[in-house]
Amino acid sequence: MKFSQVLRESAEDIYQGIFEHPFVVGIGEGNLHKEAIVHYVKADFEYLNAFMNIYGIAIAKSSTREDMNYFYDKIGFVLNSEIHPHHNLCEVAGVDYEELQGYPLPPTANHYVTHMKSVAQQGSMGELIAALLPCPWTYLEIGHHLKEKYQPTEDHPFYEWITFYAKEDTASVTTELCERIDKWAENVGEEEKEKAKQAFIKSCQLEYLFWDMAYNVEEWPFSLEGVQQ
Ligand SMILES: Cc1ncc(CN)c(N)n1
Repeated sequence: MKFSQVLRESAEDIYQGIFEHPFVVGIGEGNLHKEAIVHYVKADFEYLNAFMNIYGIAIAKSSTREDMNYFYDKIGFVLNSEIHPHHNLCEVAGVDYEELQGYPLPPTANHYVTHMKSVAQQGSMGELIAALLPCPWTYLEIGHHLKEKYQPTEDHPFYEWITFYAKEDTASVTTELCERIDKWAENVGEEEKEKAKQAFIKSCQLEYLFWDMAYNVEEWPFSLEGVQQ
């Protein structure tokens, strides 16, 4: 079995939990409350900034131009394409995208970003990819799941969001990262693979918690004034 399949199987319960999360169900049913959408976009804008930083760490760790170009290209995807689902959410919530940018990460999102950054800085390339993978992979499957279950048409409020994540070129981010981690896994021992698996599972858990954070409008309990994130 390919290593990426081992990873996916190890997180089956978390994927199912994500499909059933009220935020994800709310996207499918088209009835999310505005506060949750706004909280999600505020956190996700900063989360995706951090995600691009981590692609930058991957570039710093790369030894071939092919690898450098690969991660560079993925930064372009986040910058130029992943703004579309955010625009869809902002339209439904009736707020300007620019108004939701520059906020501190809520606790769970902060935890997720800290996890990915520390794995990226301290771990192998395989661990780095494993920590990043749940981001594109869970959304790809959410897109397919919602498309199949709700069969949204263009008048569905989250039609753009669902179809964006179910699309071929969005899928390629996951497929290519899987190919890369499978290649990496061919040349490393069990201990290295176990570390990558732990990084993957933790990111899956934090994907679930990110939805929860947005749905419950999670905030820091006290003011963050003067605190560097
Ligand atoms: C938290 C999170 N995870 C995944 C994705 C999809 N790239 C996202 N936009 N935000």
